[in-house]
Amino acid sequence: MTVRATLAVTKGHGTQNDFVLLDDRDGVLDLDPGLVRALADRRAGVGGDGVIRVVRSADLPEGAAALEADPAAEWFMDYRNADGSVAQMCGNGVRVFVRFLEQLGLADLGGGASLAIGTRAGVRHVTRVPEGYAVDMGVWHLPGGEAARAAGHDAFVSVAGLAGERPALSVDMGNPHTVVALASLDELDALDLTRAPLVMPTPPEGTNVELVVPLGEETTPDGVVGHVRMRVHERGVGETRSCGTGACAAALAVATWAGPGAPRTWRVDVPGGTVTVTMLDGDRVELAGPAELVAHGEVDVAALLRGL
Ligand SMILES: N[C@@H](CCC[C@H](N)C(=O)O)C(=O)O
Repeated sequence: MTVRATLAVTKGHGTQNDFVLLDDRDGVLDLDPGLVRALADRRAGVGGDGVIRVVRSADLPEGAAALEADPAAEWFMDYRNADGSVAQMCGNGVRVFVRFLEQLGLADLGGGASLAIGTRAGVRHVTRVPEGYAVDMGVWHLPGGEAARAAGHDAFVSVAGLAGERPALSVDMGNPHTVVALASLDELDALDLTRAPLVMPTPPEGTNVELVVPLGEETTPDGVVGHVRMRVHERGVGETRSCGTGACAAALAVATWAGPGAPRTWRVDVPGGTVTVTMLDGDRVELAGPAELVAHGEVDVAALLRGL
């Protein structure tokens, strides 16, 4: 592995969930947790909720499963949280990853093409749509099973700024989520997410916590669309301005609470914008939203690491 004197970086975001992107198409970068933390640091580094490395599936041990599932999954999204931890999946990140691949000339989604991307949660298929990209996020499930579906919850959460413990529903999107319904936008605004919510029972690998206010349904020319507003505390990061897997978990939890007849399409408003979640057949779910690349530059690695 190479320790480089300088590192080319790109800064991107999806609904203000922001990332430092690295082109490691030759698989030579030693991306250790210290380097991730330094790059993601908002004062001494570039700053981001996470770091995303473009690497060939063939160059990562985790890539073997992706290639087995879909030999077309040449590129792997190596996703790290800002604290240096590894995460299985990032819904906003995968859109920004594909935008980066297209800019690098490593992929072209023109003409309605679908691109297979390797992730630690499985292969994800991405297409271009007018607002950016749509991602088939794969099969979701409730870790609490039918009992959780029937009760509407399988955990309790307490959050600073919110009175009492609230029932919560765990949703597996390839990464873990815990969704809590609040009664009003005033409750949502009053939350203090500078500290991690307390989740009981404690999830062994941690969890992302979504606080949601269901805002009803709207009839549009395309059918009935559910509407949710959400804030999120991300595992390995803190409060972020968006979370794509979290938006899917939020819509799926609200639809589960609503029961049969709930809308299949949901507009999820987050502090950084809006994404669209669509329930597909076979317990699959699609996420659509924007992806922006806003800056390119070069990092002096020695100076970066001195700042830690
Ligand atoms: N922001 C992401 C999720 C990133 C990973 C998450 N913090 C975890 O540890 O599971 C998204 O858009 O999905």
